[in-house]
Amino acid sequence: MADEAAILKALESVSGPGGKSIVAAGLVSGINVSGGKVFVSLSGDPARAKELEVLAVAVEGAVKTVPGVEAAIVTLTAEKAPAPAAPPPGQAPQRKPIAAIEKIKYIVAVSSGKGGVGKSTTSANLALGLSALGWRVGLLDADIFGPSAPRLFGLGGQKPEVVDNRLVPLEAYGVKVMSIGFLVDEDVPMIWRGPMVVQALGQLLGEVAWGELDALVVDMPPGTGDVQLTMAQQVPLAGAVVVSTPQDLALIDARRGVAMFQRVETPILGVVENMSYFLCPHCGGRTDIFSHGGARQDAEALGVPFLGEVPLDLAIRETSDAGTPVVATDPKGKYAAVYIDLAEKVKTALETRTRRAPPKIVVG
Ligand SMILES: Nc1ncnc2c1ncn2[C@@H]1O[C@H](COP(=O)(O)OP(=O)(O)OP(=O)(O)O)[C@@H](O)[C@H]1O
Repeated sequence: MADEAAILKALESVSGPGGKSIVAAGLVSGINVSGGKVFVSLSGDPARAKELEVLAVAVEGAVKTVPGVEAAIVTLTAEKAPAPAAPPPGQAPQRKPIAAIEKIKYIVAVSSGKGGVGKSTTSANLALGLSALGWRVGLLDADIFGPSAPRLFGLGGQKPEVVDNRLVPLEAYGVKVMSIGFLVDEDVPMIWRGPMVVQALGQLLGEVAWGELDALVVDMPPGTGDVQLTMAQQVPLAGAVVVSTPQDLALIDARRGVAMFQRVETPILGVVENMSYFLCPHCGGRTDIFSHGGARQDAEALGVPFLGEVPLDLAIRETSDAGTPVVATDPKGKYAAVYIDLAEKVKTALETRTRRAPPKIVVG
């Protein structure tokens, strides 16, 4: 089987700008070997995208000369990406489906206007809650800026296998999990930004053997910039859940999140208020640390459903960080009940909505 050293050696033979090897020129930002499949990411100035595209072809050829390599996937990443062209006024951007995900009934995005509000914790427990309700569930960690599914599901350090040229998602607590974190080493700088990254994600979606699923929960990157907008456009989403904490600042961003999904005509399944209130483990007293209730009021004002409040609690943090999420490890507990209730509301919302027309599948 090929290893990273052999791939690196092969890459040294590829000349970049000025005749220098692309390795010496610092253009190679990641190498991952998974069975016979090799992923290489090249990063560079987006203004020189054409040049990088030509290099990608050369890289693919060089990687394929290494014994044991069955397939080479080269992704281009950029530090600063140009904004995608805005759609004409009053018109939703065109949805361009990119992946072979036809056996997934509902794809649900979990998003937040800003980072650190508990989007990944909510995604993981929502996926587990849907699974507890009897659904076949997958979780795609698309948070390219800080993938956390490997940690949340206790899968850190593991790599997906490749079978029949497709990545096989890892499985934890009955949920199929795929994360960009499985494919990029933690010490590789995260230069996965901009539309080129979106392209890589689309490739990843289509390259994964999800099999038949009732729901795929997509943990989106935080924010409402171009990356998120393009992803929301390109993945055929059945609906979106927006997570917010009750502070004003988080709520302003959450409103932007709702507006973003509305712009690409994705139904908003609802808003979740995370870290809504604090229950003291010693005296049982309740404190509304971040002035609880703001997300509910906002949801009402925006005319979108409010899905529930998740308390700020040490047990939720500890179990998330330990890779033992509450819904899986204490399914009868009070925290699991909060997330299962959330999952029930999401399931009902999905089932009662008319299914979005299946996407046209574009492979390659
Ligand atoms: N309800 C909660 N109670 C206590 N801790 C929580 C709760 N929700 C999330 N946390 C903790 O807050 C931290 C951030 O949560 P998480 O990683 O889910 O946020 P995120 O919005 O996905 O962040 P990022 O934008 O960095 O990806 C984690 O340590 C998590 O365990």
